[in-house]
Amino acid sequence: MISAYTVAGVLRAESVALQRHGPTVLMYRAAFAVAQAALAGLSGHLIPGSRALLLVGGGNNGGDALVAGTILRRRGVAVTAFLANPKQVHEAALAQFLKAGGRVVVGMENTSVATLFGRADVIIDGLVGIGATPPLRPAAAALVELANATSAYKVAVDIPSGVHPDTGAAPGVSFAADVTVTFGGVKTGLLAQPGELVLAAVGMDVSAEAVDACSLTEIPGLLGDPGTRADKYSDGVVCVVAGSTTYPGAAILCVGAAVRLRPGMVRYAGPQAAEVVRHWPEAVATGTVSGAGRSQAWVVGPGMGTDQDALDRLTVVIDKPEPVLVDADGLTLVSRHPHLLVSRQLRGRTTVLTPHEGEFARLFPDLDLSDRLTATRTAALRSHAVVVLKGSATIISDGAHTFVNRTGCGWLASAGTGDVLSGVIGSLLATGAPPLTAAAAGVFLHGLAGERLHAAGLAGASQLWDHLR
Ligand SMILES: NC(=O)C1=CN([C@@H]2O[C@H](COP(=O)(O)OP(=O)(O)OC[C@H]3O[C@@H](n4cnc5c(N)ncnc54)[C@H](OP(=O)(O)O)[C@@H]3O)[C@@H](O)[C@H]2O)[C@@H](O)CC1
Ligand SMILES: [K+]
Repeated sequence: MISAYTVAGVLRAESVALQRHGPTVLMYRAAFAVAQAALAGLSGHLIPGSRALLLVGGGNNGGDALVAGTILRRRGVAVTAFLANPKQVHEAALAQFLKAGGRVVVGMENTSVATLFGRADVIIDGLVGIGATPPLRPAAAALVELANATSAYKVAVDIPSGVHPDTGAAPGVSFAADVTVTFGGVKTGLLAQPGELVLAAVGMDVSAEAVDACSLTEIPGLLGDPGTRADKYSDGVVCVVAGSTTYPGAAILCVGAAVRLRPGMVRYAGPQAAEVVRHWPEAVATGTVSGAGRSQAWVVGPGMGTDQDALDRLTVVIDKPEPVLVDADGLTLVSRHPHLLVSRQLRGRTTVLTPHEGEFARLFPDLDLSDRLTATRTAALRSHAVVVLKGSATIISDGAHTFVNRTGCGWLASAGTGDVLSGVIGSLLATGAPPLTAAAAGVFLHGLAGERLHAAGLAGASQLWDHLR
């Protein structure tokens, strides 16, 4: 997890830094980091003789691009700046750029525009930064579309133009950055973007402005040290209520994740008790929820089906005073019987919901998923639950604090990985950890396990177990 900041927070820190260092120094530092990223993207090309294209807007973001172009020019790169708004351009940066031998192009009617974009080895997007709100105006949008159609290495200055810096929403076209070089602090809207992210400090102190932070250092504490464990109950017992005749695998995956992550004690309650014990002899399994002993956390839903029997089991679990994680079929049932969640809310009980986008849309049909950060935050506020919106960048929120996870890889979007995630978070919840921490750390670990598995050339949810600890 990384700390992220809203534009308002960055601007507060920026005004302090501007007083101390002055605007030219900040812009030069920002531009230097952009030029470095562009040069890294050009590796494999002969630097002198390679071509860079700058998309330059009328604000400081365009100024950054021009200064970065000046630095590249001095390294021997052929640099052309496309001025999106020639009447409004950072004058000092443009003067330097021209002095260094940079070339300027104005206007789309120019016949060589297609050639210009087609030949560029690297394109630097300085159309708009944190001073603008998407959607992009038509002239800027057209330039972004041209850029996106090329195979050039794409570097975004501060934020990909067209992406909302706070929310990550992109209501129109947005620059498809290979790397975004962002200044001072990572903007919250960047966390959910694809592509690499580089943070350039530029000399401002954003520490007082952090809205979200979680790090790997919190995780060993959650996992506990078996050497100091008093007995099998002492770091909490999780009970998994999952699986059905149709989906026995969900029970095995979910229990397996918990057994492998924190093996103190894992219970199972449901129709797959015999199967679960066959796979995990260390699990304590029973056929009914009422037959399960005391647990410090519950996971309910994966593969349990949506029939009356599943609803009955869910209803019993929902009534438990301990933290409950609801996933998959459990979420579908909750969307059909919303009172179940309300009764937990009213009693102030801890709930974690882990929907993918389809389940989220069923639970919160009026929330707009094109802005996933805001949707997750709002859902958490409304449901008084920790909401984990799964996706390529999973978002975790309790309404007050929001995390975005960046570990993981594409194939984690495969069958069964969600069941593993539920088992991971459930077993962390059983430690008594704050539910937001348990959820954020669980998502982080699950993603990391996916990365390790992928690096080992393997795939498949059941293989994730071996890479969890
Ligand atoms: N934070 C830091 O430490 C540092 C910040 N720095 C940099 O400053 C940047 C912020 O610069 P900024 O405030 O000048 O605004 P910026 O993002 O360039 O946008 C304004 C321009 O966009 C235009 N425009 C507006 N809406 C639009 C739309 N929908 N579609 C199209 N165009 C639109 C608007 O036009 P206007 O509305 O004026 O007609 C104006 O021309 C920041 O992101 C970072 O790169 C670094 O230099 C130093 C360290
Ligand atoms: K930009």
